[in-house]
Amino acid sequence: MTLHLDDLRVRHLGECRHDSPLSALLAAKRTSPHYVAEGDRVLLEDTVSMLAEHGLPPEELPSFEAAGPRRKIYFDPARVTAGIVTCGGLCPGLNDVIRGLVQELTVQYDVKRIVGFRNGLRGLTARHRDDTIELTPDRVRDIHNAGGTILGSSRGAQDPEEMVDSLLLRGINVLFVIGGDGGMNAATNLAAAIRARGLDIAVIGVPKTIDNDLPYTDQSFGFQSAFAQAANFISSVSIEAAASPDGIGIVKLMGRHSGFIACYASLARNAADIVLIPEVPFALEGEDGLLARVERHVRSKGFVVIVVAEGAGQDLLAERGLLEGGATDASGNAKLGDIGGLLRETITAHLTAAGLAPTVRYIDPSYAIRSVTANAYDSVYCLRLAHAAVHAAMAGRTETAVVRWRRRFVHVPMPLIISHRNQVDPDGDLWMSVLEATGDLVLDPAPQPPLLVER
Ligand SMILES: Nc1ncnc2c1ncn2[C@@H]1O[C@H](COP(=O)(O)OP(=O)(O)OP(=O)(O)O)[C@@H](O)[C@H]1O
Ligand SMILES: O=P(O)(O)OC[C@H]1O[C@](O)(CO)[C@@H](O)[C@@H]1O
Ligand SMILES: [Mg+2]
Repeated sequence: MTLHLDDLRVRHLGECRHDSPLSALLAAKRTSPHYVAEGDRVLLEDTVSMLAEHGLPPEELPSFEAAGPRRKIYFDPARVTAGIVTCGGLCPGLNDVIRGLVQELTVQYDVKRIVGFRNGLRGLTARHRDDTIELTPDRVRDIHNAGGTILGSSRGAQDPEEMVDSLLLRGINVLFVIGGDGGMNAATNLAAAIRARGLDIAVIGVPKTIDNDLPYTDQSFGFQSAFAQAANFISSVSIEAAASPDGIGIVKLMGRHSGFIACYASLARNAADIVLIPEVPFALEGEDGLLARVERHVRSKGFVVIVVAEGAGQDLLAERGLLEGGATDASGNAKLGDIGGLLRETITAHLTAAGLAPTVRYIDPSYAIRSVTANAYDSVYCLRLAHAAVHAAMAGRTETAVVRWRRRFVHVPMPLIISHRNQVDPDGDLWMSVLEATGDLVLDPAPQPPLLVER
């Protein structure tokens, strides 16, 4: 999809007439290699060839509005009530973001009232809208020391009109929605309903998901903590598999449609021989099929380590009638079949038939990778995203997500954040690194197409 400058403009509620409490700090600020001034923009693309292709002057190139404090703001902080909601699956750093929002709103902007809606967007429905938490600096002081979210989270559909009514009833002027693709979809619908009613309420998204499946952001917060935890399980199965005759180590990791966790966790330990992700289909049978590759590993080095993303090989499960076609969770996300179980069974059967005596060590850490606290990097990231989100809201931006893009914090229109799914590109450099690390791809010396072989 080719994007133009106009596709990247964010919505403003109106003119910024109030002095920002941070205006003195900003008085002398100019764009530098380490700072983007508020009037400047951040380029969407970053290679010479991609920029040249547009054939446009720099100011017309597709670019994002820089995030950060403004000298003038839209809302009078003394009259603001803020709302915060966390939705979808858990993700390391949710509490860090909540804490950062509350601290920035109260300390910098002196906002007096912050309402936490409980248990996801369900908390904005008529039935649950009174079940809220008053968020104060004292209440959030230590919450980053625990995983999860003090607000709770949920899946499941809500009526945008009902949610708008809740915002009006609770007097909310700015709402922060911390969520994944589903949460950003819901926030977009909510913002549209607010706009249709002509209301003066800002909706700012803080994208999160351990799957890292949202586009236009370098990486979503919590992803790094999640894959770091996942890497520990790869170490465990590697040690177990290596210590067993004909050892088979398998780790199944979260990642519904995007294999980023599997790729990064595998690279972090550099111990996997085979990485399977949803974006790269594979066959079980045949000379280059998974079973033959596994057998070659076991025969050559005595064991094999396989990292599989939960969304990989779903076609293989469907072929075998092991997938409930069309089944979804309450939010409409596809329910997956158990690829880990299929691998365990078929690999055991294949190796046994081939005269080996496999010892299978299978770990499905499941929620154990996403219920952890944020690591130090993610904590910093979450805090800075929270600051950016507060600045965006106070400056009257709406239907806007705050993200880090090419190391700069920027504003992305919400429709873009939900325009497509971020996935591992089989032709990109991440997958190339995985293949280099596993040795799962070597070029045949004869001028043949690339051949999949084992390490
Ligand atoms: N297409 C959609 N339109 C409107 N609302 C949606 C849509 N998809 C999901 N939602 C709502 O957004 C909330 C969160 O969605 P979901 O459960 O898919 O998690 P998520 O935000 O994608 O997070 P994660 O992917 O990290 O689990 C749910 O309450 C869900 O009903
Ligand atoms: O929380 P649930 O509904 O079990 O969903 C688990 C899913 O949530 C995620 O953690 C994030 O979308 C996925 O990786 C995983 O498939
Ligand atoms: Mg999602």
